[in-house]
Amino acid sequence: MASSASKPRASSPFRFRKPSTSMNGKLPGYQPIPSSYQSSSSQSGSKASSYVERSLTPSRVRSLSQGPPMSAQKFRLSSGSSVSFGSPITPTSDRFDFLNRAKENISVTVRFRPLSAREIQRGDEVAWYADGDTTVRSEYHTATAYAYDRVFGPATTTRGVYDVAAQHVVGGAMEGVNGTVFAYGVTSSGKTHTMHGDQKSPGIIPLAVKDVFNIIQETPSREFLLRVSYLEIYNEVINDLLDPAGQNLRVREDAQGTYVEGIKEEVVLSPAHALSLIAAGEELRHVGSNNFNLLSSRSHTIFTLTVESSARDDDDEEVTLSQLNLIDLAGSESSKTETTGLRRKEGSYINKSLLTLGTVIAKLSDGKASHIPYRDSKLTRLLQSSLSGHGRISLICTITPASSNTEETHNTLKFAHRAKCVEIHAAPNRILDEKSLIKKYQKEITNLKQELDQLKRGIIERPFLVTNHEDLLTLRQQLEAGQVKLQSRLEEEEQAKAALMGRIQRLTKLILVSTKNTIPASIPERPVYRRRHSFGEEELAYLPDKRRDFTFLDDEDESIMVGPESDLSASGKGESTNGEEVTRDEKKSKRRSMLAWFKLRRNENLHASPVANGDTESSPNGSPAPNGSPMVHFDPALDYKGGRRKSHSRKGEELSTDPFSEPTTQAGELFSATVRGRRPPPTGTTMADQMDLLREQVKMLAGEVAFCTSSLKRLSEQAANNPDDFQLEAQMQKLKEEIEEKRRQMQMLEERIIGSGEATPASASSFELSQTIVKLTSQLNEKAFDLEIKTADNRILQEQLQAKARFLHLYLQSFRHVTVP
Ligand SMILES: Nc1ncnc2c1ncn2[C@@H]1O[C@H](COP(=O)(O)OP(=O)(O)OP(=O)(O)O)[C@@H](O)[C@H]1O
Repeated sequence: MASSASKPRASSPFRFRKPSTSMNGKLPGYQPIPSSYQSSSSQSGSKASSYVERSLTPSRVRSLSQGPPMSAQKFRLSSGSSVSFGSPITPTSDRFDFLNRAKENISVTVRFRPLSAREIQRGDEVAWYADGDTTVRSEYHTATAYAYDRVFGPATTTRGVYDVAAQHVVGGAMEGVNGTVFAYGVTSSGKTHTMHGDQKSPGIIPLAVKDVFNIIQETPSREFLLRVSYLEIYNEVINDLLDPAGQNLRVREDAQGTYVEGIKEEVVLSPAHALSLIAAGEELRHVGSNNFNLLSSRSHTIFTLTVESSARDDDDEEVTLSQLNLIDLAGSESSKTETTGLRRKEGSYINKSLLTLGTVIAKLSDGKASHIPYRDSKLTRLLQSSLSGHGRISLICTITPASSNTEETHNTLKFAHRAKCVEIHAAPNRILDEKSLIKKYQKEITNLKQELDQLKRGIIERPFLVTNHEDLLTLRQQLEAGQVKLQSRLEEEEQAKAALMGRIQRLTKLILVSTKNTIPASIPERPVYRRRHSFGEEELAYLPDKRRDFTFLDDEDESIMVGPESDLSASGKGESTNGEEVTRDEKKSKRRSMLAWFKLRRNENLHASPVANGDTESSPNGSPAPNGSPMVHFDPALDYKGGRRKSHSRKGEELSTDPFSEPTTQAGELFSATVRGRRPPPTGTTMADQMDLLREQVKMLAGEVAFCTSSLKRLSEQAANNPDDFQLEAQMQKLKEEIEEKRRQMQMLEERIIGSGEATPASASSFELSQTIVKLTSQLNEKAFDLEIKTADNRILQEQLQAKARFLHLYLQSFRHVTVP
């Protein structure tokens, strides 16, 4: 914990020229976000354009005595002709054409957070405020103002921010355009709140993940393959957050740009699956407390979603591949942060990399610099391809209005203003077949299907030819000598067939397709205003009580909540010896809020929800998903006819017939099956996935139990000092019940795992043993899958041999009665 002693003021991480140029009565840097990017819920197109006009009326645009200098050619006012975004997407326009010619500037938005209780207590006043939708103005120097694509006041929800600042980037990524969304701001300004959020207000990352699956569902003409990676840059070292063994990874470069060597990528099948990976990664992220933020991020994190897609009805169409980077930067720290030791070291790394980011942005916005120092930090090196203009970028600057942060906020505003001038060219990437994982899988599936057909028909391409009696004699001897062997080979052949089927199913289900089974002749337009993402009221109501709130602010209802630890840092209590422990628990709780979607549903909900028929060619699979989750169907029963993929979409049809049916995923089915006592179907390969997902739930529940237990411990300590505090008593009771319930759920899931055939000694009922088994089995499954892939080619050869043997057997049988002279 930082000491409260005052320290000499460190120089700001950002150095900008003193603003001096008058902008002739215009606000600098204004550029409207096209109306097509505004969500129906937050902005109607007409409202957006009137807001553009409104923002330009002379009475609203006040002369600036101070404004950052900017080159004339880069300066864009909001006149219609200077808007460089593409034309609005309409249901009849060609989206890919739109993307081809798009040329944009970085989208820059500013988000205010409310004054915190601590700031209010300290006597802070509002130093900066949102003056309308696009302007940030200084309270003390009203002539000092900056204009951005959008300014979000403290009452704006993260959902509102997402709709304006991130949705178009996510939509672009689904169409092959690289995208990057990052939150930037000083420590405690609300970056993590914006990017990750909590269960009451999900952040940009969970909303984006949800939206991605919505888009898949709404794009029946294409099929998708999604992979995720998650890394942190801590003290200029890159660590893999999906793989604890992946430490100090190196950045490499190839023709496509920079990449992290050896980073783990996971194919994801559902929003819950992706969010569980983030949640697991968050457990590994470095966090700590400083005197501004109990839960300060000590590292930059980059969550990357790689999206591959190809047309379902056109095998020859190129595959598009794009990356969506969702970045939660660590906050810049000033001398006020008053850190010592480790925190100071971390802070200096954070400031240095943010300084490099600032320099890179400044040089890019200048447009004339011959050298851009991307290599000066890991962050800019990894973002090189995005920052150099190959993709869409949205920068969300988070700021506090507090007067004690006036200078830091001003620096953030100037940084944001410069970023506004960087031009980008958002064009979709198209990749060659050989580089595409989706094509590789598709081809492999087709080949395997053909092999399977051959096996089924007992036909081989090059039959033996018997030309003379000697051959016949040899063959007959072989038959007699190998009767037994052949018999066992035939049995093996059956097993090979089953394995082949399993592999086909496994590969097929990695490819995500919409459950909408009609594939129109032409690529349909996604409606401009997509269905609004919702995590479902029931689902949120179902979540456990909000964590003990040490946060005083709530952006959904603007209520001010002061929790028991809210004054921790202000009062100095935060420097207690267990400060770090408290911090970690709270941070975990905060991060874990994303696991909301993994929560077990109430039994009654489960029984009320329709369960799709699992009697398809393979078993249902997946992880529990919330109400309102997009129902992307990883249809294992996809069939190939003449090399084409046809979806039976049986589940989709069933669900569509019931207007009240709760959207479900295979995950939902699995969980339904679990609580109803139905065993997962006995297909080895899909079973492994089901087990993985069950294990994930157990792990998360275990984490939650641990968290609740530590909260309970702290409450008990408090209760010991305040024996008359009935509220504490009630909270403790509630926690106990919660722990009890979670244990019950864990036990139920463990029983299912064990009951599903994963060997475990009957006596091994203890939690620790189950956990170990779960972990080992998970590793075993991963290895088995790797091995399966590696040996696939060998298996195909082996199967060909077996087919030949079978043919030989049949062929010789037809000569049984021929007498050899
Ligand atoms: N828009 C907002 N509405 C309500 N509360 C907010 C908002 N933004 C941030 N907060 C609260 O302010 C506190 C600090 O936010 P957060 O941890 O997101 O800051 P940060 O910028 O990520 O800090 P750091 O760089 O130190 O990690 C948290 O308690 C958070 O819940």
